[in-house]
Amino acid sequence: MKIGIIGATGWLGSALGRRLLANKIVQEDDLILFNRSGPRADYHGCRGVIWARDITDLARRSEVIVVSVRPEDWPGLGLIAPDRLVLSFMAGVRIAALAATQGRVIRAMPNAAAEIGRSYSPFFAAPEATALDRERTRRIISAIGTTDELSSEAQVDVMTALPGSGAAYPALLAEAMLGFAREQGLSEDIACRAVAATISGGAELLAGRIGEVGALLDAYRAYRGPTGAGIDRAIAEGFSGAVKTALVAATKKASEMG
Ligand SMILES: NC(=O)C1=CN([C@@H]2O[C@H](COP(=O)(O)OP(=O)(O)OC[C@H]3O[C@@H](n4cnc5c(N)ncnc54)[C@H](OP(=O)(O)O)[C@@H]3O)[C@@H](O)[C@H]2O)C=CC1
Ligand SMILES: O=C(O)[C@@H]1CCC=N1
Repeated sequence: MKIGIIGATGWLGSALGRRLLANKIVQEDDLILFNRSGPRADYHGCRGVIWARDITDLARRSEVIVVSVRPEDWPGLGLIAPDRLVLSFMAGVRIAALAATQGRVIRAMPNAAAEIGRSYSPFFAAPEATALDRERTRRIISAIGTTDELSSEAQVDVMTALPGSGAAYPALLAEAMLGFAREQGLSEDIACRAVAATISGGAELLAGRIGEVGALLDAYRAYRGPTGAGIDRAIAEGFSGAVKTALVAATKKASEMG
């Protein structure tokens, strides 16, 4: 499978390229790369990858074309890729716009956890996508994590808001906790270690148990101690409503972009 990555040196494109090679999902000379700033002599330690001369050269050489540029850079790309699978990572750029490539279009929504192979990257396939296109999409995404096929393009907007946000919402929570820790006079090192334990340690505890968070919160409340007092005060102050409002706004933004 000859895979082209437009945006191969970006946050997601670089993670995908590195993990496709590391997991031997693609041989070096079957990976065709293109970016804005020009070829790299060494791409994640590999020197046998192909750097396309231009986007037409990439399209000609590739069977699957991953589009991993920012949405604002999409209009200027001029990608024409008949008889190819065009696999878009772009937030907000709709299938109707991607149809201009003359390719068979699938939209996937990865996130920055692709760096560590932990991205949940669901996809939605346009009607013309074949069974082989779906199989290839799943194989490519397997390099950066897991996936599901979605039943509507509107769900891609929801997924852009939710898993697409990567570490953003945990970072927002961590920033508030760091502010509290510093106000309590903790040194920066101890404040960071305390918040890391809370955010990262807590996240690891939740792995595989997300469906049980209600029971877990009730278990903390049952102690009638500081944690129960804290989470109930957060809810009383509108924490849950604020999170839902944020995700509604992000979904709306995704739906209005392209
Ligand atoms: N980052 C994330 O967590 C998520 C990103 N996405 C989506 O994925 C896409 C990529 O995001 P991200 O990787 O963060 O973006 P980056 O800005 O990190 O990377 C963008 C890439 O596009 C390349 N590029 C820009 N313009 C052109 C052009 N005209 N021709 C060829 N290459 C070009 C850049 O080249 P160069 O390196 O030379 O500058 C770079 O490699 C976006 O559409 C984004 O919405 C979706 C969900 C999460
Ligand atoms: O713009 C976004 O919301 C997504 C997440 C980070 C990059 N793209």
